[in-house]
Amino acid sequence: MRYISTRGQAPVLTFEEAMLTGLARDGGLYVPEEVPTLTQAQIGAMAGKSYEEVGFEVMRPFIGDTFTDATFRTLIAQAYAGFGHAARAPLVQLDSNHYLLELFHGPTLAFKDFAMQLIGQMFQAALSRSGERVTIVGATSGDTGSAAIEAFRGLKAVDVFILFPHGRVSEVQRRQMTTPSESNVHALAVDGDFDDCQAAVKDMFNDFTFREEVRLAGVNSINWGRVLAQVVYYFTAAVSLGAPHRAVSFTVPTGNFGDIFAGYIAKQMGLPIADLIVATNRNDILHRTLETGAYTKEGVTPTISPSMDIQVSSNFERALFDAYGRDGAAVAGQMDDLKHGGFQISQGAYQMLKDTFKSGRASEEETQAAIKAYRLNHGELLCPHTAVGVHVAEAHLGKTPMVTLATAHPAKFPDAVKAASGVAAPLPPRMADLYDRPERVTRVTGDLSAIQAVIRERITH
Ligand SMILES: Cc1ncc(COP(=O)(O)O)c(C=O)c1O
Ligand SMILES: N[C@@H](CCOP(=O)(O)O)C(=O)O
Repeated sequence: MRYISTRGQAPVLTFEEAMLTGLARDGGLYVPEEVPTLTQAQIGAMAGKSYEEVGFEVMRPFIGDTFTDATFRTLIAQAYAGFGHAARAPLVQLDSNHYLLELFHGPTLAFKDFAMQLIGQMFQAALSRSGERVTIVGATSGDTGSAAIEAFRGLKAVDVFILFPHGRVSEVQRRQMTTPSESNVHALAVDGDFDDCQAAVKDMFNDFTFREEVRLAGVNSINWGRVLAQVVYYFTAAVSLGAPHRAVSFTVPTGNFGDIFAGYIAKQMGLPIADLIVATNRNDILHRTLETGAYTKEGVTPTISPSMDIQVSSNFERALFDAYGRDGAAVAGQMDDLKHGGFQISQGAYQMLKDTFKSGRASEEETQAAIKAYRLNHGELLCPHTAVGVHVAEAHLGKTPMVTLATAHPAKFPDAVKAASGVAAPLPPRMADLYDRPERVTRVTGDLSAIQAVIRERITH
């Protein structure tokens, strides 16, 4: 299995190289040269198997000879051993034909743990084999950062620097990033929004001198390994609802387009997915793009679903690459236009995107109403991101079973959840002292060279 860049100019890599490389050297994102498919019989045979076993079968065709089967099975087992639910990603029925896929039973209470725990295992195995060290630099709107820190804290071969927008993540998310005491963990609060953090990370990858000097690695969803690990739960959910004999639809609370892109890959692999629905909050660039064909940046507005406060949606580039018939030059041209505010998608590419994705948006009021209604009807709390998904999904319910991804635990957003429902979800006992732990954080401006200086100074190797 070989990996190619969405901009067509970077070296072709193996899975291991693509995983450790992060952003391609031409600024693009790595994707598999071809998406492997599974037969109906292979998908049907997943029924009744453990999450780990399905994970092995879904991911194995993508990893080439990076790990032996035995090693890969061990890494998968270690990745999910710490999850707080035996099913890892349980399905809960909301209504006659609407289900929630609970993706918040991992160590940091968000779906990011599914990929990050596995990436942590794969990085460790690959780095201990080569004796290399890397510097991970990641951008977060709240959840990627805490999941990355949890996965890499204390590892000798890795320093992990996380850039988060100062004042724009929840207190629980911030504390998850600032309270780990391991010296290889560095939380950087940036004056700016998530898009500024993500742009700084990409600029660091495009600064080849810095990239080589610190041996830069990325664990945002620019890393193909992140997307790959997220493909698995589409299979476990759909199979438990009757796939491959019955099609299933998914609604995905969306920001950086990584999670829904994983659903698109699952569909390409042969999983019968009817609709893939992008659910956005009022930072609705993806919804507007799917409605109009114009990708036009507006400022980021803070919302009660802060992890989705994104306008430059990184993985949309991977979808565009396919929409343009895998023409890297066309994608590179559109990405250049994005630097000047946006781009118009060609008619053919737009048609492909409209045929592949549906979309909807939820206002703040609609998000709050969804949290309140869920509490009244089910006696449980929804996180605001999941509530955006539930609101959008309700407009698309039909005969096909609908699965809405529950992307985070409500305890990560106690203020927003309490304001909407009157009740705050408690943190799990293992995190009960989170508010008492000392914080360690460095405030930085968005200036690239200032951030690079902090990284050079703090690196422990
Ligand atoms: C809780 C939560 N929901 C939804 C999203 C959006 O996911 P994606 O960025 O993969 O579109 C995020 C951030 O990634 C998140 O943290
Ligand atoms: N919502 C994310 C933003 C970063 O997304 P990623 O999937 O590209 O890492 C977050 O919580 O940080």
